[in-house]
Amino acid sequence: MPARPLPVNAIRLDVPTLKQRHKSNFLPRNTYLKPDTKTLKDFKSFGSGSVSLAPRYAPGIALIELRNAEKKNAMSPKMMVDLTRAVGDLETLCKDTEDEKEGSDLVGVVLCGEGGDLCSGFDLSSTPPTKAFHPSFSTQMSTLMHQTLHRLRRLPLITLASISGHAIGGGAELALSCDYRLISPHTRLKFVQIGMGVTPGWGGGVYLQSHLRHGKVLEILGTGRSLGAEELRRLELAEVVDGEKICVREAGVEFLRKFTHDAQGNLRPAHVVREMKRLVSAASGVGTEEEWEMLEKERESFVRLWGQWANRQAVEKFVGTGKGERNNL
Ligand SMILES: CC[C@H](C(=O)O)C(=O)SCCNC(=O)CCNC(=O)[C@H](O)C(C)(C)COP(=O)(O)OP(=O)(O)OC[C@H]1O[C@@H](n2cnc3c(N)ncnc32)[C@H](O)[C@@H]1OP(=O)(O)O
Repeated sequence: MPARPLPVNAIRLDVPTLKQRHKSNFLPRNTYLKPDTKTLKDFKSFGSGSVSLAPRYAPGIALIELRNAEKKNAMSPKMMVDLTRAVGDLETLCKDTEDEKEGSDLVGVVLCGEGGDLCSGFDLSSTPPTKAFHPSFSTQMSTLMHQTLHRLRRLPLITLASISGHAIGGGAELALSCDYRLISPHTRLKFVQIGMGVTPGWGGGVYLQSHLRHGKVLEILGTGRSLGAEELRRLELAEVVDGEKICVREAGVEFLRKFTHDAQGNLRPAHVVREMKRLVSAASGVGTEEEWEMLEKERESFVRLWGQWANRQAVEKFVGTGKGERNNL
């Protein structure tokens, strides 16, 4: 007996939409990006795993690592809170000082996952169905991930997802939120959302559109098919590092070295590189308010579908199914 459809607008978070924000001149800029404290408190108690930040992993480069390897770095609500904190710490570290010599030397950040897989999406076994399918949960999760990834894209840092294995569902959305993707010949990206009975909820629908033409985006999201290394390279969605299994951390640092050091091997002035990132992002619409408005539309679709019959059936099938049946990548 299919589950009773849930009321779609049962609970709405009071995250002011852009229109509301523009109407009120009293809200400071980017209030819409401030995470809801109730969500942060709530989400901390769901799931395992962690997200670590090494702010100076290499000269001028920070490292964000997803750690839930036994679940292919699936992202629990707890890990979403960790990621939000890590992005907040990087925002603080990037604040430019009056004296440019005093400012941070940060230029780039590598996003990777323990063991090489970046992320296999939302951790489907992290949250009890009564919570995961509660009408407020999809709004909370999508709003928090939209805010966090939008803030990641607004950082004046060059961001790179370094992947040696899978980036599936929300994991593919994480990968597309970065400026660059560095992959191995074995990497697979797969927007499985259609097979989960939903549309993207972490930004992937918007980010993919910023790289590819309409028809290709529709085909990739509409079929949920796997994208291998050769096609990702051909679509200019990723750079491929040859080699059986890349060390995602070191390969990421090596890739970003052209931004941290000049051809003679001297450190570039970090505040100039950060300004360059700000300029290019503003010109290409990355992290802009227009992009946020598109994320709001993505969230409306996602919330409408999450917890409905097709989604519940897909999640219950995944959680209850033996390994072999589901890995049809
Ligand atoms: C906005 C949310 C977004 C959406 O709605 O679409 C989502 O992200 S929903 C989640 C979408 N993700 C998936 O459907 C990916 C599911 N996982 C796989 O397809 C495979 O695990 C794969 C390809 C990532 C790796 O396959 P492989 O054969 O190498 O490993 P296993 O399948 O045996 O997985 C090992 C172990 O990890 C557990 N696992 C993997 N992914 C998840 C996940 N997303 N949530 C929870 N657990 C996950 C898997 O169950 C295995 O655990 P075990 O206890 O050993 O059975």
